[in-house]
Amino acid sequence: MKLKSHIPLLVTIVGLICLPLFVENPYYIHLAETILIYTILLFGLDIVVGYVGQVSLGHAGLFGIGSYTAGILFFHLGWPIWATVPASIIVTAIFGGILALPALKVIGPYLAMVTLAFGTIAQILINEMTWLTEGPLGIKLTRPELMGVPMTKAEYFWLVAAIMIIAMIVVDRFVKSQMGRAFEALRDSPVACDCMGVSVYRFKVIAFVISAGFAGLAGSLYSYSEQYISPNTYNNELAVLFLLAIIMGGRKSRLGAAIGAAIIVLLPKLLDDINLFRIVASIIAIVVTVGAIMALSKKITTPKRVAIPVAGVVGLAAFSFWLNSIADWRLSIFGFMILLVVYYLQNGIVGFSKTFYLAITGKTKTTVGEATAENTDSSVDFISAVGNKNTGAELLKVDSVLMQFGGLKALNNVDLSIKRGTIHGLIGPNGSGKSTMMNVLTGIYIPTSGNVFYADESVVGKTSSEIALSGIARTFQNVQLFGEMTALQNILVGLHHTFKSNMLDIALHLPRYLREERDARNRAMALLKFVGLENLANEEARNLPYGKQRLLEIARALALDPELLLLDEPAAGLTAPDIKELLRIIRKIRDNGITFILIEHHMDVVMSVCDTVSVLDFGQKIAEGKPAEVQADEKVIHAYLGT
Ligand SMILES: Nc1ncnc2c1ncn2[C@@H]1O[C@H](COP(=O)(O)OP(=O)(O)OP(=O)(O)O)[C@@H](O)[C@H]1O
Repeated sequence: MKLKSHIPLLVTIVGLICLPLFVENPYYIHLAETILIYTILLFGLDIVVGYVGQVSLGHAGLFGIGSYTAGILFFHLGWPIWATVPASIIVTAIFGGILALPALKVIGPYLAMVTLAFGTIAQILINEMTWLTEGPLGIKLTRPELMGVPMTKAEYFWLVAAIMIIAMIVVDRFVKSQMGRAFEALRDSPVACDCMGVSVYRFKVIAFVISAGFAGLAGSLYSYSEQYISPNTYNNELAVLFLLAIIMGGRKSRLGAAIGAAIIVLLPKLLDDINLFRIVASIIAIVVTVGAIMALSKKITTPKRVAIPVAGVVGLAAFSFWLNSIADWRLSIFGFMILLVVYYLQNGIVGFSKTFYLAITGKTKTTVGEATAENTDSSVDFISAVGNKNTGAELLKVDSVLMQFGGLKALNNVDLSIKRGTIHGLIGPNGSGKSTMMNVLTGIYIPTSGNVFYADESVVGKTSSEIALSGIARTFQNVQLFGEMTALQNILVGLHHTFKSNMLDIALHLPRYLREERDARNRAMALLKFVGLENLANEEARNLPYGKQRLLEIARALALDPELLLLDEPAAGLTAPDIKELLRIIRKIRDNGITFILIEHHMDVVMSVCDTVSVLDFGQKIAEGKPAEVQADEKVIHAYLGT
């Protein structure tokens, strides 16, 4: 099993070693080398685009900064490659940190524009700072030396190949570690990510810095590969091509990055030679047509869905034989091919091929290395029992909290006192301010006035992730799971705080990281078992039924080791048996000493588990007491029934 999973890597290594031995034409070796260099850059770009879900058009600029750092250090100071490459990585990573700043403020098209502006500024500066960069004249480099002699083309290719393989292993380890999970979590739900103690701010910056580090590495290798660098290489067109490469190859995939790199390097060359283009267009037409026939025979698609792509590629192949010269059509064909891929293969070539393979073979998706119900260590304590110490003492105090949105007082001088080890219900009609209270308690809103003390310390002004780490976990009224991640990975994000390992531990798979990962997985599986989801561990959260998603959110919140658990309408949308199971789970958690604040519209749930109930109406607390007392209160009846 282990050997099988390493076969693609071994084949890649052997292929790369053999290439210069069998291909003598230096032009082809150079093309392959460029693909490897772009692949390294795309590994990094994929972290930002695929994992963190941000658009970056600034990576051509970062690539240029990497190239020019190496070029300048070589040209002005005569530094050797073993010094210029690390320097390029560091300098570019610093610029990556600068590029991350707008990403903390804006998203989507705005971020695309800001990053594009970054790339343009980088290119202009390189062009204008002639005293340092030689301006439009560019900088000439020689290939690095090996034992005093400049490397041959093949030797430099092997060096680039070795670095690409190391980069691939390192990136793969990063994205499969707690760090990669944090990246994905902030893409799927930034608010839940912060409330799991994983700071969105911090991890966005880390993602951009790492990504830029890879761009710097690629840029420095590129400068030696080309032996000449000039500012016009690092233009906006290249930035768009890099982004397209990720989209076409497939997000969140090392193979996707390599395929994307190959496409953007080879496609323009392919469109230079009409005969080569005819052959490739014919092969693509045959592959797509055969694939469509197979899919139709297995009834996994409809003739309507495959008609346009099949007609498109067959038409393109026929068109290539009609053409005498390709020169005038290059850009149109390039655009048409990109359009087909981006429109019909939204998960990229790798994503599409995986889905197609699974559909044709009828296999289900398996995730290598994921834990299963069978290999769980059932002795693991999934809840760090707080114990029943100090039961009845005050754990949380809400002191005259006012939360104003413009003229609306969503909370109007509300006081609450939550006792340790109890379940405190918070009820009230729609719009009475319950969720606003949850958001104030978890740092999503800063109250207009008043204070909140948790374990005698004010939480006002603390970030959501700081509050989460101090022991307050929550679920959300509108479930906020990390949809593209599996149930197990969702819990592992909650267990992020248990990891102390750093990037070096992760990259080298040092014992500290391996131990932490193993322990976290065991604990995550035990938590899943506790809420009855152990058999759905490897299912993507977005595919779970609604009731199970709510249970998964509770398990994820428990992973934080909270002392106080805030549940926002946990029974909403659950069936009667699910509600029964939920009540059992809540009582069991309470028995471990965890305190609850429970917002709920299901009165039978509130009545059966709550020790105390506070009632809000139009942002004001109108009643408080034991469930039966509150139920009989005139003001409460009036608030609910309006009579
Ligand atoms: N970010 C915001 N900006 C403006 N108004 C808001 C904001 N958040 C909440 N409100 C308003 O504050 C009031 C209280 O809303 P809140 O969501 O806290 O009520 P709720 O008791 O949780 O209601 P429900 O039971 O329907 O969830 C509502 O009038 C709501 O429109």
